[in-house]
Amino acid sequence: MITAEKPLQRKQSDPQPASSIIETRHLIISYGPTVAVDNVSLLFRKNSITALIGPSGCGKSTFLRSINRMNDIIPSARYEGDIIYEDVNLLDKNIDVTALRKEIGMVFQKPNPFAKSIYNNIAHALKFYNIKKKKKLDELVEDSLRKAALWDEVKDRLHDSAYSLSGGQQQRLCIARTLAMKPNVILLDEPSSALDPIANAKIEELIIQLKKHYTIIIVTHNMQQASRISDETAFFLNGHVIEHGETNQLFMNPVQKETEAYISGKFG
Ligand SMILES: Nc1ncnc2c1ncn2[C@@H]1O[C@H](COP(=O)(O)OP(=O)(O)OP(=O)(O)O)[C@@H](O)[C@H]1O
Repeated sequence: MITAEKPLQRKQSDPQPASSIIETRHLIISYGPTVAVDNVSLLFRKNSITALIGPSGCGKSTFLRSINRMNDIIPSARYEGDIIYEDVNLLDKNIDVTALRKEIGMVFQKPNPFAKSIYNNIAHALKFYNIKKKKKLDELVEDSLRKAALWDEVKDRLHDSAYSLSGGQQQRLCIARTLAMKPNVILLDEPSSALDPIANAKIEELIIQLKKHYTIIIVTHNMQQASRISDETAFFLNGHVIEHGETNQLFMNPVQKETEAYISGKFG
């Protein structure tokens, strides 16, 4: 059982450029004989939003999930190369993955609130920090819900079931739960693809707000979404990164012919 706050052990690796928070170096991820991510070196800047785009099966989710070691739960998954986060190699076998997942939080495609009240979805996360006093819990629950732009909609029904919320509200609750863990980085795996356009717009607005305090990496199939919200985009194809750069540049003036073909809808 995980009980106490345990900071991620800092064992220095080669230093990263000052503006970056995460860097993958020659990252290869395989599932048995299938190479899902093939020699990917990417750098993620602090307080930026990076979109990962590409056709189905090109390795985007595998790459994203490797950053907080979610692939560890798949027995056939193997890593080579490095993932450097604030000068720590996250692939080091001594990494405490629980501590890591507090600093690098993740929100999934399908909202997955706990079968608890709205309040307890957040309070449960805070227990990992051994916060038990009601006043402090109340304060932090409110703070997380405000940061996730949900407070005004739920402040009068905090003890209702999380399942009584709409899909978009549930997803913002999941974001609030992630924020309660005080992360530095938030990984979003198609966070609004299951939502209607209005709920999607709220999530996009929220993601842009969150960039002030967090670094965000988002997998999206929606190229309009990538171009609306991201600062940088990486285009994946067959496990490789074909092109990575500023979003405007990549969409308006792609360098590689495969990128051009993908963003103009010729495949995928
Ligand atoms: N648990 C797994 N076991 C074995 N192979 C897997 C597993 N998860 C993914 N793969 C394979 O790894 C490759 C990359 O899959 P991944 O889900 O990362 O791609 P993706 O770009 O995120 O796709 P999508 O956009 O459809 O979600 C695919 O060939 C896929 O079949």
